[in-house]
Amino acid sequence: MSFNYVIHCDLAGANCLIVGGGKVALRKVQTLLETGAQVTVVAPDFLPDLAGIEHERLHCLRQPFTIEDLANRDLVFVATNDRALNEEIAAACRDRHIPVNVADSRSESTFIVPALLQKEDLLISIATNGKNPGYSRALKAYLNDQIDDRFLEALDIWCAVRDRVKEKVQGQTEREKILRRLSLLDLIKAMETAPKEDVYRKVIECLLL
Ligand SMILES: C[C@@]1(CC(=O)O)c2cc3[nH]c(cc4nc(cc5[nH]c(cc(n2)[C@H]1CCC(=O)O)[C@@](C)(CC(=O)O)[C@@H]5CCC(=O)O)C(CC(=O)O)=C4CCC(=O)O)c(CCC(=O)O)c3CC(=O)O
Ligand SMILES: NC(=O)C1=CN([C@@H]2O[C@H](COP(=O)(O)OP(=O)(O)OC[C@H]3O[C@@H](n4cnc5c(N)ncnc54)[C@H](O)[C@@H]3O)[C@@H](O)[C@H]2O)C=CC1
Repeated sequence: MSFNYVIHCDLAGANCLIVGGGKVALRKVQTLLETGAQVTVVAPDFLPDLAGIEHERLHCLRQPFTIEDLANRDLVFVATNDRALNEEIAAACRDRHIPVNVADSRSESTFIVPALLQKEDLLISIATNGKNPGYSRALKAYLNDQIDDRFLEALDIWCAVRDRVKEKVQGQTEREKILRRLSLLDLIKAMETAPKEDVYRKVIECLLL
């Protein structure tokens, strides 16, 4: 089993279900609410920290899971402390072609959640194929220190250059050839001695745009 195809989804308005109201559910609720998804949690008992969240897109059902809870869901997260129940819900989701994440079983999941390092539009997702989330978290903390503001400024310059190339150069192959000449490390080095605007102008000059 290999979770080796990564996509970055826009979950705004998506209908997500979390089964279970414990520590894992709390973690998933926090990250899902940030995406703009509608989040329903179903469980007989909720952690106080979870029960205490008031949010217009969060809907808590204090009752045991029933199969009707799967109706119209776009994504399901299974996180009860009942192994047999988790397995049963996962199978029901797969039957209905609903993507499902199972907190205590990689093999029953159709997707896993990576650690996400997000800085503005720069998104770096880290996973260990489900083997060690603590390692993913540690690598995220390490990269968080390495990826400083220069990388975001380099992204700004690269986007501005790309817009300019799209405007000035005809033909996809020609545009690609020019953009391939950009070097991330050179941009970052150039920004050590010159302001962003100057670096942009220099790049445009070098690329004869
Ligand atoms: C397979 C996967 C399925 C999934 O949930 O998608 C999974 C499964 C399991 N997690 C376990 C434990 C913990 N998970 C965390 C935290 C995170 N777990 C996340 C993802 C994933 N967890 C997927 C794999 C990702 C990958 O490929 O690396 C993160 C990245 C994303 C997120 O959940 O949002 C998020 C960190 C986010 C961040 O900080 O940015 C902590 C808390 C901590 O570390 O602080 C602990 C307790 C400490 C520990 O055990 O390490 C256990 C053992 C349970 C047991 O012992 O019984 C299992 C089950 C098993 O391993 O079988
Ligand atoms: N603690 C952690 O960080 C991680 C734990 N796990 C595993 O994931 C599972 C959940 O972990 P926690 O959130 O820590 O457990 P927890 O014990 O904090 O919460 C379990 C939740 O499941 C709910 N539940 C029980 N029966 C239910 C039913 N019939 N319908 C709906 N909800 C029901 C309970 O009310 C409770 O809210 C466990 O199997 C655990 O081994 C997996 C990854 C990480």
